[in-house]
Amino acid sequence: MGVFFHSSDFLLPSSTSSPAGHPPSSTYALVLLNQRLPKFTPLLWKHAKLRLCADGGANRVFDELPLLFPHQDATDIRNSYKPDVIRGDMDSIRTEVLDFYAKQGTKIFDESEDQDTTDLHKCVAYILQSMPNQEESNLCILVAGALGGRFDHEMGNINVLCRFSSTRIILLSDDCLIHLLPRTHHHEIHVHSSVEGPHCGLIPIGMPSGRTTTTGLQWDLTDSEMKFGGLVSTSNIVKGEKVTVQSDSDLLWTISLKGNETKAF
Ligand SMILES: Nc1ncnc2c1ncn2[C@@H]1O[C@H](COP(=O)(O)OP(=O)(O)OP(=O)(O)O)[C@@H](O)[C@H]1O
Ligand SMILES: Cc1ncc(C[n+]2csc(CCO)c2C)c(N)n1
Repeated sequence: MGVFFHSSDFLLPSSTSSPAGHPPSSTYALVLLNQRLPKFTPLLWKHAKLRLCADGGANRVFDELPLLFPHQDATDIRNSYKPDVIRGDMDSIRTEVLDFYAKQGTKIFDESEDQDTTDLHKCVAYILQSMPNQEESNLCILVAGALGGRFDHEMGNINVLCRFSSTRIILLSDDCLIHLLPRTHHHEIHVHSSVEGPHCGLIPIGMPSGRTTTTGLQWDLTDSEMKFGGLVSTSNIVKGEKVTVQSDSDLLWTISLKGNETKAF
């Protein structure tokens, strides 16, 4: 069985060449959702080759990106952070925002006739159509603003991981990231302790997982069963730079992101 390598290189200030033993770096596409933008959005933007807003995500880019640069002129920031595509059912984007980006040359796709798939789903489908050689390019889709807020939206976003299980998709908030570990591969996760960890979790999705084995965690699993109503691995801790996971079923991997801890006094 092949090994998938995972590394949150996109959270590091500049893309460094991949260390020995790690895969070549990914080609990133960024999807911005209609949720408070993470503080590191400008970094993700810089790493991405293609930037899309899911419907009301365009309002967030328009309203919130300038706030991340308080000493710069808001219009200058809006002019330099122009999404390539806005796609969705267009019930949340404001008219002034749509007009602003349409004038800037952003491609707008109104998919209001489809009320069965989410705006994130529509954006991921667009990326896969427009980057057909994604396997060679090692495509990785970063989704900003995917967690926190409405629970139905969060579950819809997680369902997109399952619907596009052969595509690397990472859901992000200020506090954590989530991605799928498909059962078709063994997984080696490189942990950048300057930006992520130590809290992490491994969660079966859709069905119980019969056997999971890990290394590199404080509470490692050894051929363990996980299921809702039984054991799921939450509040686990990464011990070092490398975690390995093998399982007979798809799992969600989640790890905390640093820089947003609030201390209780
Ligand atoms: N509170 C949230 N938490 C997580 N993801 C969100 C949240 N709000 C929006 N999203 C994501 O952003 C996308 C675009 O949001 P938008 O508000 O435009 O969606 P929508 O289809 O109008 O939602 P709804 O009609 O259910 O309110 C959604 O498809 C979803 O993926
Ligand atoms: C069983 C079922 N539940 C909910 C919806 C509603 N829905 C799901 S995705 C979507 C688009 C949101 O932009 C909407 C309205 C549906 N169609 N079918």
